[in-house]
Amino acid sequence: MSVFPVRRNGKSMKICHILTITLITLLSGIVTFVFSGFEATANKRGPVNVPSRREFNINNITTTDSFPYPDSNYLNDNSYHEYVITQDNTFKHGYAEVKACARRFPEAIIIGIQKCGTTALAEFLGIHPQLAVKKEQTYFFSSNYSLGLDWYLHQMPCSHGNAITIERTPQYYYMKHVPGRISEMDRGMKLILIVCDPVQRTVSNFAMAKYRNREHINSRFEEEAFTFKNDHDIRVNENNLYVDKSRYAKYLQQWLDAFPRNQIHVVNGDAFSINPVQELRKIETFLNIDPYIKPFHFERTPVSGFYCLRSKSRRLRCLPRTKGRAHPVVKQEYLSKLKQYFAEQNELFFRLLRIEGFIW
Ligand SMILES: Nc1ncnc2c1ncn2[C@@H]1O[C@H](COP(=O)(O)OS(=O)(=O)O)[C@@H](OP(=O)(O)O)[C@H]1O
Repeated sequence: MSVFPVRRNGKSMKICHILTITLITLLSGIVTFVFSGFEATANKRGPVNVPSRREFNINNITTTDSFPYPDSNYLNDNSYHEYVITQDNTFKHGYAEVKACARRFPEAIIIGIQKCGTTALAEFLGIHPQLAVKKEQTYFFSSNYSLGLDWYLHQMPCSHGNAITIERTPQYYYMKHVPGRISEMDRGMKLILIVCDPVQRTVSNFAMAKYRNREHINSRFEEEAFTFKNDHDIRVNENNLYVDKSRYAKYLQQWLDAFPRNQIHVVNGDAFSINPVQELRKIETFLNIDPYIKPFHFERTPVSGFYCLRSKSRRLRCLPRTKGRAHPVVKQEYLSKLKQYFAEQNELFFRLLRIEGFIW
C-alpha cells in the first residue's frame, strides 16, 4: 500500500514506492531522535523512579512515623525525590529533582539580648541560602519546654540540603534554666548574642512596655528607672526590670558555665544597626558558611534611619513599625547617671567575654 494516489502505470508505481519508503525512514528517524533526547534529559537527573503523587498535611507529620523516608529529618542532596511545602500547607511528593526539604533542629540560636536588634538580625540572616531561620520566637527552652522536642522540631522552618537552622528567642539570655537545657539537647550548639548600649536598651525596653501596656501610658521613664528621695538623692532604681535586664554581666556566667567561650559569638548591635554587613560577615565566618551577604542587599530608609532588605523587585522590605519606634526624650543628666551605673557591669561583661571595641 502506498500513501500516494495510485496510478495504474508501472513507472509511476515504482516512484510512489520509493517515495513511501523514504518517508517512512525519515519519520522513524525523527521519532528515534526525539525519544533519545528525553532519555538524555532523564539521565542527567539520575535514576528516574517516579512515585505515585501523594500529599501530606505537614501539620500531621511527626518526627518518627509519617515521613515517607526513614530519618528524613536529615534528608540530604543525594535524594532525588522532591519535597515541596506548598502555600496551602500541604507537603507534596513530586518526582526526580534534587530538592530535599525537611525540618531540622537548630544548630545555632540567637539567645539575646532583647531590644538590641535580634529581629533585624534574624531577618537579615534569613536571606543567606545556607541558613533556614525561624523568625518568630519559640520560647521553647524557657516557657514551652514541657511541649517536648517533637513540638520544637515542628516550629522549625523547612530547610534544603545542608542548610543550618537558626532560631531566635532573646528572652533566653535571662533565664537560668535555659543554658543547661540547650546544652543537654546539643552540647555543640552555637550561640549568637547581639548586645548594645545598655542605656539605650533600657530606654527602648521602656518604650516597648509603654506601647504594649496602656495602663502605664502616662508614666515617665525617669519615674520608673530612678528613685527620688529628694532633689539631691536621685538613684537608679535597681528593682526596675528594664534596668535589671541591661546588667548584662549578671546573666552571663550561666552561659559560660554551660558552653565553651568559642561557641558564643558576640555581635555589636550598635555597629550592626549602622552597618549590618560587617557584623553579618563575622557571623558567616562563625557559622562556617559562604560569604554571601553583600551591601547591595540593604538600603537605609530615611523614614526610620534603619536598614531594610532590598527585594528582587527593588522594593524595600523593612521591619514592622514595632521596631525602630520613637523613644521618649530623656534628660542628659539621667542618661549620664545610668551610664555611670552600668559602667562596672559593662567592664565585667567585656572582661568575661574577652571582647573589646565597644564604646559604652
Ligand atoms: N534594621 C532595623 N530595623 C529596625 N530596628 C532595628 C534595625 N536594626 C536594629 N534595630 C534595633 O532593633 C531594636 C529592637 O530589637 P529586638 O528586635 O531585639 O527587640 S525584641 O527583643 O525582639 O523586642 C530596635 O529598637 P527600638 O528602636 O527601640 O524599636 C532598633 O533599635
